[in-house]
Amino acid sequence: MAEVSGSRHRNHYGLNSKSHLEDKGLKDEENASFSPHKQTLPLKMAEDRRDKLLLRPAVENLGFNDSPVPSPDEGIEEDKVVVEEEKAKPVPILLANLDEHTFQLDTGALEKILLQDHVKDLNVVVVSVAGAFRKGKSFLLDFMLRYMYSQPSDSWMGGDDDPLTGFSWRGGCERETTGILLWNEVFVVDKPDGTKVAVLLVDTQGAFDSQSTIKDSATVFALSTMTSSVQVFNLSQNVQEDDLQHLQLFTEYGRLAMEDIHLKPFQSLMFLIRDWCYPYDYEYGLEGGNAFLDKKLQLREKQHEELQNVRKHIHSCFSNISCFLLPHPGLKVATNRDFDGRLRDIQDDFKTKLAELIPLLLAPDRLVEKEIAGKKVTCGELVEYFRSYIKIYQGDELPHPKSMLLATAEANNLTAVARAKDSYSRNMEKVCGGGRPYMAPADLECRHKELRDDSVDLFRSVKKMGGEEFCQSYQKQLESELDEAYANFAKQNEGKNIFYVARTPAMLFVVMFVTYMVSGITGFVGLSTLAFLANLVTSVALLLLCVWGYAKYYGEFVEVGQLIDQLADALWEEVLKSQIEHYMEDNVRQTVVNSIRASLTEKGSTQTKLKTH
Ligand SMILES: Nc1nc2c(ncn2[C@@H]2O[C@H](COP(=O)(O)OP(=O)(O)OP(=O)(O)O)[C@@H](O)[C@H]2O)c(=O)[nH]1
Ligand SMILES: [Mg+2]
Repeated sequence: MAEVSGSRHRNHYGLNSKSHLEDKGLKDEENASFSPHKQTLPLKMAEDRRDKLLLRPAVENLGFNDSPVPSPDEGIEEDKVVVEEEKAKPVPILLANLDEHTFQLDTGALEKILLQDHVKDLNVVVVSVAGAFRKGKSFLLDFMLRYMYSQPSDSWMGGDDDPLTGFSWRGGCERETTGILLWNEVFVVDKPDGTKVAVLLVDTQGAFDSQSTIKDSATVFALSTMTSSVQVFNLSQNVQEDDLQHLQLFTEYGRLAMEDIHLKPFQSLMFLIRDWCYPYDYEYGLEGGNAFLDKKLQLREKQHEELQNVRKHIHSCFSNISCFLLPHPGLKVATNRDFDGRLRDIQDDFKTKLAELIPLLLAPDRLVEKEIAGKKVTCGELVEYFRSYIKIYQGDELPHPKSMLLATAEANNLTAVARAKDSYSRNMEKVCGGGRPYMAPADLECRHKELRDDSVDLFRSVKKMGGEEFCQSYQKQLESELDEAYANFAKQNEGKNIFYVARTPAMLFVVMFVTYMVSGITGFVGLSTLAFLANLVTSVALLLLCVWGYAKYYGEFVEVGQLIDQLADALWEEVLKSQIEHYMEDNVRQTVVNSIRASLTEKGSTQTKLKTH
């Protein structure tokens, strides 16, 4: 798109503190009386409605709805307070916390709009515009508002000198819209089949601005796609492959959050390509756009799988996909800081095509009612859907969508980790795998260290994206996974040690032997109670031995077998081992003392002998 720059002009219904009128040095009171917000909006008549969108001279505007112009002493201030509440304006329903990158649903605001008595039971049509920031989304929505307020008039676009108002739009390179906004007036439209539907217009935060993460952009796009019946995907100049990839990412993020995944989870998607520069290839409008898109989304046999997947995904997500090519609106729109949206400054072919585009989306016979799981949704029900979808995005169950570089770097590193770990495991299997005999633990550890180093070298030698620091964290992960694998190999090796295997029966035999002896001795000296207890322990140990043997042989009651092993281990560790160690220690000490003594005695006798000589 030709660079949109320069203007700090804001043209909206008072959401921003600084309006274009202030820019031009007008006083606050003048500004107040100039704004259509200060009107009461009963909105019964189409003409009256349109007036709200067109800024008129102050006096005329205050006379909106044919009420007499209040004189200064008629207490305008008082009226303002009452009127302020009812004004038609964009209302933020999804509030973005810019620092924490979180979103909050303003349920109160949403309910106030969607649960109004006259609309809550009507089937809802939700038209949303989403896409990259600064590409004229809010600007387009303001023309939709003009259309809705002027229906069925042919001159809905307004007068040549009417500044464009409604959703907040402006020139400049900094983003304007944040979160998701609804026009707080729900339009009730009679369809040709005689049914009434409620039409909602939704403006969204632009994607890919410098303050938003991919997750932020994905959340806004996904949420608006899930809740709208028509999503206008606003693009500039062309459909690039990265546009399709982002669309794939965002819609997948939406699909994840939907409970029942249907064949086609979303309804209509319109690619709207602004500043189309190739009318000689594909002419402006819907026909040219559809022909262009068909070619773009075509699946070809020799196409790379990656390109095919993106296209298949997009086709699988939307029931209806179309494309509209819009000409450039002219340099005044794109580059003039004082451009306030008046038609006089917009090029004719843009206006002609805009006059085709808006009715395609909003004419009564073109309105697409919102359906979820094949069932039409009413305005009131939409509140619940918003609630449950946002809850999923606020929770931790969904994966975080990442930038392409980060996702690729992660995939690179994970693949390298898997390869390195696989090589380690294969080599360790050769050293001490299932078919190999028992190996001395020290030797095994030595081989582990060698193979661990080889594995880390292999990981480092693979080319990966993401840089050294990023790679380091994956190396640490690999090292800890290798150590874990080694612990398992060591355990497996230990299991092959015949003494380890025989430890439980050996322990039980020892217990049986000792208690048998005790029972014999105590019985002999007349301590029958003790003898009985010792006998009991012998029998229990024998029983445990039988159960253990059965569990090991037949592989049944595995947990019982393990329990007996643990019991035997505990007996070994707590009783026998410490006794043996104690005994060994004493023995060693004794041996050392004896050998020192012996050497001293030997030394003494040699000296005596030498002296005698
Ligand atoms: N080149 C070009 N500029 C446009 C077009 N439509 C609107 N603009 C200009 O684009 C600028 C941005 O318009 P906005 O409607 O605020 O853009 P946005 O996409 O809502 O921007 P964010 O809210 O920041 O995401 C304004 O200066 C418009 O005059 C278009 O079709 N082509
Ligand atoms: Mg905007």
